Amino acid sequence: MSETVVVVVPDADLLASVVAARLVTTIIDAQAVRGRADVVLTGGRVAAKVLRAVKELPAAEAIDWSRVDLWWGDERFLPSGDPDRNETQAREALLDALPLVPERVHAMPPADGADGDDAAAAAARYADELAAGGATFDVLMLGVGEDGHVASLFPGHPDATAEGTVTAVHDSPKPPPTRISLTMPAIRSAAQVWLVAAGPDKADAVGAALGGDTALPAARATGATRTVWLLDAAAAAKR
Ligand SMILES: O=C(O)[C@H](O)[C@@H](O)[C@H](O)[C@H](O)COP(=O)(O)O
Repeated sequence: MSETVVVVVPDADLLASVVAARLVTTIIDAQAVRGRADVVLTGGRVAAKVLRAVKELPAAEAIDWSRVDLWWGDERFLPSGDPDRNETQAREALLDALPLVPERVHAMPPADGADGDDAAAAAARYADELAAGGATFDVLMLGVGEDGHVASLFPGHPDATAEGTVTAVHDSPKPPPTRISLTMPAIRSAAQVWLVAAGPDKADAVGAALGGDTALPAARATGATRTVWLLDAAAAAKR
């Protein structure tokens, strides 16, 4: 039976610290239970803030980073190293400072990779990598868009209902227009899904999703065992 928990903290800085602390202990717990941890990262401003907060936490030194697999919930389909790629931002915020095993950092393909600018082929390649990696996601983090999107699954968009595990997204309402995203079934396969949102611009979407408006991908993004909404007071104002 899956449970939903809503955690509200006063402001965005505290939110980042709280999510970072939960992430560190969740990774340590997963390694104790399974010998490894599979973590799904997200993009956006809150995500980068969380990763920077992990860097500041002494408890993060208790993690065996060589037994952590990192995956992404979505990616902006841009050339390798582009500053707007979620991968680039995560590397700058935290990953470059960690003793990770490069093969266990599963970035989604860039637009200048083996499939060139063919986003569908790149999505299929990531689906293969996911299947080969034998991952069961311990925790999957998501930012929440003002329109209620999560990852690159946008409300009312045809790609938001894709099946399988990974999909190419075209004509995204949030730039850039071409993206790669985990599908909703893949998101829902995670043991824990954490939806992280800060600021007044998120209040309507958070309120509607928590109210059960399943037209919003954020309302359907639940974890197999636990769904945790991690909000600052401004984002929680209309729930
Ligand atoms: O690639 C992206 O842009 C995302 O992964 C997207 O789903 C993001 O997480 C939300 O739009 C929230 O972003 P903010 O935290 O910047 O508002």
